[in-house]
Amino acid sequence: MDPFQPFEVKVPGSTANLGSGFDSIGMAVDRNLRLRVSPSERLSVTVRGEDLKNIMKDGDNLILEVMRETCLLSMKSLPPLHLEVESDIPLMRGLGSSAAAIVAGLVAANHLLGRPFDRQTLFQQAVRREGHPDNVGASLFGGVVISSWDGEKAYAVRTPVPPFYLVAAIPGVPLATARAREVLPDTLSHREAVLGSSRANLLTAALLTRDWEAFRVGLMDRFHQPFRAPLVPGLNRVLNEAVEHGALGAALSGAGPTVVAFALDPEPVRQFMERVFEEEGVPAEIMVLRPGEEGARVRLTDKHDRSTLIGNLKGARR
Ligand SMILES: Nc1ncnc2c1ncn2[C@@H]1O[C@H](COP(=O)(O)OP(=O)(O)OP(=O)(O)O)[C@@H](O)[C@H]1O
Ligand SMILES: N[C@@H](CCO)C(=O)O
Repeated sequence: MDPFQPFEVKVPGSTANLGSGFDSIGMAVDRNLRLRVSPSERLSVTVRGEDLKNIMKDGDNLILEVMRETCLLSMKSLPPLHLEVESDIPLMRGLGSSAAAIVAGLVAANHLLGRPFDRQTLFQQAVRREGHPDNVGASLFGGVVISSWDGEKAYAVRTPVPPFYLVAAIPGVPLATARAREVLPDTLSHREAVLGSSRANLLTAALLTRDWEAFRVGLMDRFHQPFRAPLVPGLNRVLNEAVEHGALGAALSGAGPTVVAFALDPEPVRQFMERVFEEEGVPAEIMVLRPGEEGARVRLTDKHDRSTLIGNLKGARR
C-alpha cells in the first residue's frame, strides 16, 4: 500500500427503530466518532475516554478488526499505522456506537486502499458485520435511512431530516444489544405482524409528510418494545406520558436502554424525562440531540490535528 497522508473519518451515532421501524429505520444524531489515521512504524492505537479504553481487548478492537477484514477483501494487509479514536457516542446505550465503529473501520480502510468500494458496497459489508441495517445505514449515509435486509442483500433509501429535537434519557448502566435481542419472541401472530407493519408504514409516511399525529401513532411498536420494557425502567412511562408533556411521541432508542422522545420544543419534555428517571430511581443523563444531516466523511489532516488525544494503548496485534 502506498504511503498516505494522515486523515480523519468522522461518523455520526444514530437512533434505530423509532418504535415500529424495527431493524429498518435509523436516524443519524449529532454525536460523533472520530477516527484519525496516520502512518507509523508499528501498529498502535490511542483512545480518549475510559469507556473506550475498557473495550480494547489486548490492544485490539472492532475498528481494527473491520479495517483488517476490508483490506483482505482487496487481498491486501493493513499497513503499520497509528489510530486515534475519540467518541462522544455513549457505549452500549442504544445510540449506535458499534455501528459507528464498523462504518469508521470500513471507510478508513477503503480510503487507505484508494477507494475501491463504493458506498453501496460498504453498506452491504457494514450490514453483514452489524447484523441489521438501521444503525449502519444512518451512520454511513446520514439523515433518516429506511432499509430492508433479507440476510443477503440490503436496500436503503435516505430521506430528509425532520425538524424536531430528540430528548434522550441515557441511563448510567449499559445494555448490550445481544442481551436485548435475546428477549424477543421467535414468532408473532399474523394479526400482530399486520398491526406492527402498518404502524411502520404510517411512521414512514408521517416522517416524509411531517404529519405529527400519524407520527405519534406510527411510533407505537409491536415488534420489540413490549418485550424489552421489563429491561428498561422508565420506558413505559415515557411512551405513555411524553405526549402530555409536549412530545410528538417517544421510543426506545435502538436496543436501549436509552429512551428518546421527539419534540419541536424540547425543554418541557427534558424536564418531564428528568422527573421520570428520578422517580424511577434510575440515574440517567438527559441530552437534547438533533438529527444528523451528514453521514461518514473523510478529511485529510496534518500533524497538528493529532495532538489532542491521550492514553496510548500499546501492543496492538498486527
Ligand atoms: N469506538 C469503538 N471502538 C471499538 N469498538 C467499539 C466502539 N464503539 C463500540 N464498540 C463495540 O461495540 C460494542 C457495543 O455494541 P452494542 O450493539 O451492544 O451497543 P450500541 O451499538 O451502543 O447500541 P445499539 O446497537 O442498541 O445502538 C462495544 O462493546 C464494543 O465492542
Ligand atoms: N434494530 C436493532 C438496533 C440496535 O442495534 C435492535 O433494536 O436490536
